[in-house]
Amino acid sequence: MAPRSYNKKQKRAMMQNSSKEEPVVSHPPMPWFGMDIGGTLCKLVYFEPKDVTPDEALEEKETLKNIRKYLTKNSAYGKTGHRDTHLQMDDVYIRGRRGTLHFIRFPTSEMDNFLTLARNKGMATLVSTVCATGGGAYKFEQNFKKEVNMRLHKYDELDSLVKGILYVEMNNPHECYYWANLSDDKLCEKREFDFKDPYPFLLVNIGSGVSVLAVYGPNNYKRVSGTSLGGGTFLGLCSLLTGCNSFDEAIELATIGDNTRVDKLVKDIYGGDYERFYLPGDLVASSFGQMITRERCMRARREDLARATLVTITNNIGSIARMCAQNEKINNLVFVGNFLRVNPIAMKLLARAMDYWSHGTIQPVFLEHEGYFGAVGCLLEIDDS
Ligand SMILES: Nc1ncnc2c1ncn2[C@@H]1O[C@H](COP(=O)(O)OP(=O)(O)O)[C@@H](O)[C@H]1O
Ligand SMILES: CC(C)(COP(=O)(O)O)[C@@H](O)C(=O)NCCC(=O)O
Repeated sequence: MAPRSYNKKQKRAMMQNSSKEEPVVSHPPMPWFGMDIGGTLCKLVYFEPKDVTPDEALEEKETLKNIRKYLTKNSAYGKTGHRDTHLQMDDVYIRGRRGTLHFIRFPTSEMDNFLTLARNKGMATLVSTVCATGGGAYKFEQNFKKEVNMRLHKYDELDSLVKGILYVEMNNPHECYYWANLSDDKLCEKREFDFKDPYPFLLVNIGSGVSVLAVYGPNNYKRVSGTSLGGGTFLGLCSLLTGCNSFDEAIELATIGDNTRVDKLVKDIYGGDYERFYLPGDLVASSFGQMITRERCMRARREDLARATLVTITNNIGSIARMCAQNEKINNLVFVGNFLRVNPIAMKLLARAMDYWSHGTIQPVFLEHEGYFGAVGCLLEIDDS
C-alpha cells in the first residue's frame, strides 16, 4: 500500500473528529507507542510526530531523536523484528498531534531480546509508561518494570481491537476490501469495500486462537464465541507435519500444495454430489480423511499436508463464524488477525464458504492492517498519567 494521501475534505473531517472527541490540553511526553503482546506476535505501533515545532525540536533529547531515527529509517530490527512499511499511515491525528503511524512486529518469544534492545537504546531514561494490551501485557508486566523501568498501562485486548478498527477504518479510505469474482480463480480479486454503515457486524479475530465478537456500536459489543483452533494451530500442526520453520514458509508450501491428496471429498465417498443435501462433490467431507492408509500417506507431499492443514483450520473457523452470524442475525462479517497475513488462500476460502452457505446473504470483509488493530486501539488511550 502506498503512503496515504487525503483530500482536503477528508483531512478536515479527521481534524474535526480528533478535536471533537478529545479537546487537547496537553501532550503526553514522546515517544508514543501502543503494544499488543499476543500469544504469538508482539505488535508495536509507533506514532512519529510530524508537526514538531522548532522549540520542541530544540528541547528534544538526543536519545529520543535516536530512537525515532532507528525506528523510522530501518525496516528490520535484530534478527526477528520487522516494520510493515506497506502499512504505514501518514497524516493521521492522535490527541491533536499530526504524524505517521509505523507498524512493527516481532515474535512474542523474543521479548527478552526486545527488552534488552530497548534498554540499550536508552528507553529506560525516556518513557515511564507504555500503553499495552494482549495477554502479554499481564504476563510480561514485571519484566518491563525490571528491565526498562517501564510501567504498562494495560487495556483490554478486545476493547482495543474494536477501537483500533474504527480508528484505522476512519483514517484510511482503502482499509476494507472484499474478494470479487469468487467463482473464477483467475478473475478473483480484491475490491474496496465501503464500510460506511457497518453496524451490527460480526468480528472474527484470528490470532493464535480465535475470538468472535458481535459489534453493535463503537462502545457496544459482546464476545459471542471463540475457538482454540486458530492461527497457532495452523502453524503448530504445519510445523509438525512438514518441518517448516516459519509462517511464511508454511504459506508458501500451502500455495503449491493440493489438499485433495490428503482430505476425503464428498465425491470420494459418493462418487459425485450428495444432491439431497446440496453437498457438492468437491466439498471436503473429511479433513485428512485420506490419511488412513499407508499408501496414501506415502503419496502425500509436504506441500499437500500444509494445504490440507490450512484448509482444515480455515473451514472450521468459517463454519463457526457462519453459525455465529446466523445466531446473532448479523450479515456483515469482518475477518482480522495475523493468520490472514500473506494468506489469500484462507481469505478466499472464507469468502467462498460464506457465500455458498449463506446463499450470498453474508458479506465477508477483510482489513489491510490485519493484526495491528489492538496495538492502535491501545495507543489511542495514551494520556498524561
Ligand atoms: N511472522 C509470523 N510469525 C508467526 N506467526 C505468524 C506470522 N505471520 C502471521 N502469523 C500467523 O498469525 C498468528 C498470530 O496472529 P496475531 O493476530 O498476531 O495473534 P496473537 O495476538 O495471538 O499473537 C499466528 O498464529 C500465525 O498463524
Ligand atoms: C485467549 C485469546 C483471547 C487470546 O488472544 P490471541 O493472543 O490468540 O489473539 C484467544 O486465543 C481466544 O479467544 N482463544 C479461544 C478460546 C476459546 O474460546 O475457546
